[in-house]
Amino acid sequence: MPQPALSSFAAAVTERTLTLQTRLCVGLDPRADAYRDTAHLRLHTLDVLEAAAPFAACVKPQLAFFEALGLPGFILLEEVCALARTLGLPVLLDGKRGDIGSTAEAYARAWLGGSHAGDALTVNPFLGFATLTPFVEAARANGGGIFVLVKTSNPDQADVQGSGVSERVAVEVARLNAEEVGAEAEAGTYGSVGAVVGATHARDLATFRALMPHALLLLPGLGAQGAAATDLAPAFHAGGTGALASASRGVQYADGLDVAASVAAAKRFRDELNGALEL
Ligand SMILES: O=C(O)c1cc(=O)[nH]c(=O)n1[C@@H]1O[C@H](COP(=O)(O)O)[C@@H](O)[C@H]1O
Repeated sequence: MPQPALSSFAAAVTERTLTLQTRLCVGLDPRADAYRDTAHLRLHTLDVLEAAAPFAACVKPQLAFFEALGLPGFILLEEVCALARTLGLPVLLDGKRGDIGSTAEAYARAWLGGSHAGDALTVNPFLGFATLTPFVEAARANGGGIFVLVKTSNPDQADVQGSGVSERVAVEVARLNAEEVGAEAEAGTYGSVGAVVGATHARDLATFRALMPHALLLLPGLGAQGAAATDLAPAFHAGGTGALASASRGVQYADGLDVAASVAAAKRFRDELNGALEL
């Protein structure tokens, strides 16, 4: 099968970014202890998704929160994906999957090509670059995307992501994208392989942007983890494409379970990001 020159996940996100002028990824981390029961959690999660969608370039359900609910969680995840598609929102599943090759193949089938498939998936390169191959192949074959953990938002990341490790992962991400888009591609052309770089590492954003010219960058940590939209401009290309700043708790639980507050928070993050880019 011929490889798409431009990942359709990246193309869909970029098109939505430009059409709606939003660089915000809305995270859904529905915590069971915030609700009376699973029915309440389900309604609120779907309400937040629908209400915040006009301000979002994509939605990022974190699989752990759905898995923790058991079978009803998997059913809700299907509903979230279906509603997102109805709303025109690309779905980025945050699973941070990674394993030896044969198991990575099963993860890739499950989340990038099987019945629960999202449009894109976060993946963990800790087991070695070759173990990313099944994810890359599934993303390319299905017009999806993967986001490789390059430098995570949490302070403890330095234990294993220090000493140039993140930079080595970034170089591999760039290599995979060059293989796909070609060495001559203009900046602003994005391949299937994105990268996770914490929004909390504002001083490193320019470096990672330059190392991975054809990667969409996912920047988690906006809001609850202390990252500010005003610091994120170096992650974007001219015209304001190439990155998605992500907020989960800061949108879903902006003020308890008040959905209007979630909408206001999403709008504020969108506006702050655009303001930082002087758009
Ligand atoms: O891949 C992610 O989304 C992610 C990467 C990272 O480096 N840090 C990080 O917090 N996340 C996820 O982002 C969500 C937390 O976002 P906040 O609630 O906005 O802090 C959780 O689902 C995390 O798993």
